Amino acid sequence: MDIRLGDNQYGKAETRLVRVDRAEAGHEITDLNISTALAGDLAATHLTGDNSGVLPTDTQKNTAYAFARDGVGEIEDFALRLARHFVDTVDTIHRARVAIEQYTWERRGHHSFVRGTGTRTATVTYDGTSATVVSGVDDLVVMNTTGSEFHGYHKDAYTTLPETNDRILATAVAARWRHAHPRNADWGEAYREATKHLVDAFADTYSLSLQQTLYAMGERVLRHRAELAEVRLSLPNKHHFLVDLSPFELDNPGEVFFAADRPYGLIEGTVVRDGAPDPGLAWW
Ligand SMILES: O=c1[nH]c(=O)c2[nH]c(=O)[nH]c2[nH]1
Repeated sequence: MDIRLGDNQYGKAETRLVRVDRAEAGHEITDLNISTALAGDLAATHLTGDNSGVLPTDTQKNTAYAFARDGVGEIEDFALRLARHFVDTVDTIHRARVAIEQYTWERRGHHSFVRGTGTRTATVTYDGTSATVVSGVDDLVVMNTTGSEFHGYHKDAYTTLPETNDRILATAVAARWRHAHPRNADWGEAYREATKHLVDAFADTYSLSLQQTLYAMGERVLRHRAELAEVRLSLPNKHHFLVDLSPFELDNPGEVFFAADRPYGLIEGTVVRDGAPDPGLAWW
């Protein structure tokens, strides 16, 4: 046969789970979007429709809800708990990846909340022997209204972009940081500190390119957080174009902008600590 089944995985994507902790002093919300992906001895279902080795995706969803009855805790721990359960209790499942997004809520009063900025993320991969943990943040929207230039770039027949010594620099940070030794980590502190360092580095860096800012952000996190091996960043350049107000006989000294939503530059890169442990399945 010259045709065969290649890599495959299956799971329940985007299970939405909200848990309310009803402490007397004040309620707390845990608001999650959970995706599970399992891999293993799954040739039979693909080749003959024999489903005896398939843990239904519906069961995977139910497991998340049932486990949440005892509390969720940090999303990294909840993902580890689910991943270990699937691999350690189902013979045919040899690898599990659990990816969780957590929408942040800030309490205002006893039982009222307002959505926070940034979505916290965790992705755990477990193969029955070891686990990798990658944490992160999405949609952390930041802007510098000055302190950003872009010039000196390569030009050819199609280049029209004017060079600038003063522009708005804005992005929605998507960052992932890999924990070097994912055991007994203080995931919550790592999240708070990593996001703080990302924002501080964005604010503090006098930018000659978003690429330069990207590196400064990743470097700042690694410099302050010895437990992290690697930071991956994906930064959309949220362009702000100065509006030409001259048809209305008005000047525009850097005050009125058109905020374009597309197309956008997408600047992506990895900042790694020398000698960091092998990533294994972390980015699988
Ligand atoms: O910071 C930037 N990097 C680029 O690569 C780029 N390209 C572009 O058109 N504007 C910008 N800005």
